[in-house]
Amino acid sequence: MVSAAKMLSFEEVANHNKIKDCWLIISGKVYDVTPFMDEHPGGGEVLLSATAKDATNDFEDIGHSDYARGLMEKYYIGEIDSTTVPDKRTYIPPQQTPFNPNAKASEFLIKILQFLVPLLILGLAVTFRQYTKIDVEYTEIDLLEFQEGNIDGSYDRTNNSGEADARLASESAGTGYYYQSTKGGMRGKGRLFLEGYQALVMRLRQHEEVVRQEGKPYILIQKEGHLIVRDDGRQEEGEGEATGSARDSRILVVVPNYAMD
Ligand code: HEM
Repeated sequence: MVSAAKMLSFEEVANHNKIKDCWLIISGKVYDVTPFMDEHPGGGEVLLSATAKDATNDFEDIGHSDYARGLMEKYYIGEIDSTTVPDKRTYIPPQQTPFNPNAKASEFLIKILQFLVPLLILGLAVTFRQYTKIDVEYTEIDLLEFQEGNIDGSYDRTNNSGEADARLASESAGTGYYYQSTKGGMRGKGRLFLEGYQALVMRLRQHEEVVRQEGKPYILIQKEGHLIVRDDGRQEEGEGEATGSARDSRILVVVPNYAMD
């Protein structure tokens, strides 16, 4: 005859949760596995971690052998009062944010701003660069001075035709700096070598004050990092040059990579 099983409450069983005092609940039965802690092939810590809860699933998940199940009887001490076992925690899905058209709109606005703000900054930077980079001054420098005097033999008059040479800037690499100059209505172009270039820059610096003299006004333009010297067109008056290429032909000197103070 089997004696009536001792009914134990969950709270009471849950209190036995130490290495030296360890009770387990498996399949509605309660086991005092304290003497088995050191012998358990899975280790005592594992058993301890299964206390104060229904350890049925943990036990079954391991796939214990019949031998293990037989061993359990040795440690059986009673039945668990199932009404005292707290419900298993049920999975509560994260709360969905309710559909909100306004939130969508602001999300869209943020995306637009994320796109527009860098563009705006870029635009501002470019505009700022354009405004600060181009610097126009007038000077009374006569470029012919450098052509005939300071440059010595380096002047090489190659073209008297007055042709436009819009490629001046691109050709201005290497040691020479291409330029065009006018004298008495005749146009010539050549190279301004290093000494000539340096002398020119020094003269340009001396002429920070704007001085306009009839017949010798030049415009200094700093553009794309290059210094461009143009006549301001007054000399051209009466020469009948009104085409686009005539405008280019007013470029007298291109000094590449020039840093204006
Ligand atoms: C009275 C209760 C228990 C007894 C008598 C027991 C007995 C055993 C025995 C005899 C083995 C050797 C393998 C086998 O024969 O199946 C074993 C292994 C193991 N047990 Fe238990 N066990 C009990 C409870 C638990 C519980 C509740 C857990 C989990 C929380 C657990 C976890 C393990 C693990 C991890 C192994 C090792 C499996 C391996 O290394 O292959 N045991 N147990």
